[in-house]
Amino acid sequence: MVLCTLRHQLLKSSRCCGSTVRLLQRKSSGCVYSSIHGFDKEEIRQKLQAFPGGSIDLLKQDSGIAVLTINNPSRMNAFSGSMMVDLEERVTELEDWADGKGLIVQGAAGTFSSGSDLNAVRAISNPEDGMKMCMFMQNALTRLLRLPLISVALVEGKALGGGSELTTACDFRLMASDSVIQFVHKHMGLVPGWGGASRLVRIVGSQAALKLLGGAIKVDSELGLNIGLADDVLEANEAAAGGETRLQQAEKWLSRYTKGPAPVIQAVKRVVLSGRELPLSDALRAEKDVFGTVWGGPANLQALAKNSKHK
Ligand SMILES: CCCC(=O)SCCNC(=O)CCNC(=O)[C@H](O)C(C)(C)COP(=O)(O)OP(=O)(O)OC[C@H]1O[C@@H](n2cnc3c(N)ncnc32)[C@H](O)[C@@H]1OP(=O)(O)O
Repeated sequence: MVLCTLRHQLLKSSRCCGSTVRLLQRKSSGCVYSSIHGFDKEEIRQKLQAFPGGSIDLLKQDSGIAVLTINNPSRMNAFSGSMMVDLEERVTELEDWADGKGLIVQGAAGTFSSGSDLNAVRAISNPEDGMKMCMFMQNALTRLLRLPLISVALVEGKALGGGSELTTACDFRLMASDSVIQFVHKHMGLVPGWGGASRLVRIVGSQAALKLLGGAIKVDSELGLNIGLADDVLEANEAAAGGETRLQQAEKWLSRYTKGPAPVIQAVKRVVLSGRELPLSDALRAEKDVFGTVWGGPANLQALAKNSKHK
């Protein structure tokens, strides 16, 4: 059901103006779960709001790169219930960002996130509420990954549990040389529930995923690079990075891939997204449709005009 919804929405995208494409992208980017799965978004939002604390802050920059910060430093950026609701609202804002090209997800105070707030976990530890929280977070993180923006998780300090799962909901992971990603779920008598296992298998392969989950292995930046979980390592400190903060290093890294008009960069993400998620024939048709949104568009015509001068 979800796959054909995504396919149907992506295939329709070519005959639409930009804003409709974004709307379809929002619909298509979405939800893994809906009412047919017994998922009542408003009901779980209310439940989650009962666990306040921290925030998810969003800074959209003129460069077209946004910075999303997990901000709960007194609890090692653990996700309270209200932060889960915040996250979904920030993703909705990003789905509507016409000038967006890239996204950096980071934690406040030099650490990424220690996962779900254990106080909230204790309070909703019955299986029914737990699965509703999972469906809410899987929807939010799937939409995050499907944003028409090139996304990077900037991992400093520790990314544990749900925090490690959040890193897999970005296209790339940049690890500070002294940081750790650890799927600690086994120690909690759990397995990932925010979609982290499904995405991890696609990033590192099933054998490595089995080791990381079964062994609750601490992935440092060296191991992360070796297994493909990390896409690059950031300098340990500003001195080593010529005075650049880690966020500046991450923005410099990401800007290599976001130079150009927003519609073109968004189309790049869309064609890779359909190649990553759809069966080949559908992916080819989706690619043709996305191609139709940029062929003869302003950036294409401008490039043609520039080239004609060289003759
Ligand atoms: C589907 C998702 C499932 C999940 O994510 S389940 C949660 C998985 N996460 C964890 O088990 C990590 C729990 N936290 C830890 O192991 C440690 O706090 C951690 C992150 C290694 C940091 O250790 P330390 O540097 O020694 O710092 P600390 O333990 O004193 O923590 C400082 C304050 O932060 C709090 N904190 C850290 N992680 C939390 C969490 N997940 N939920 C709620 N509170 C959390 C911790 O209780 C402490 O607070 P306080 O200063 O004692 O009031």
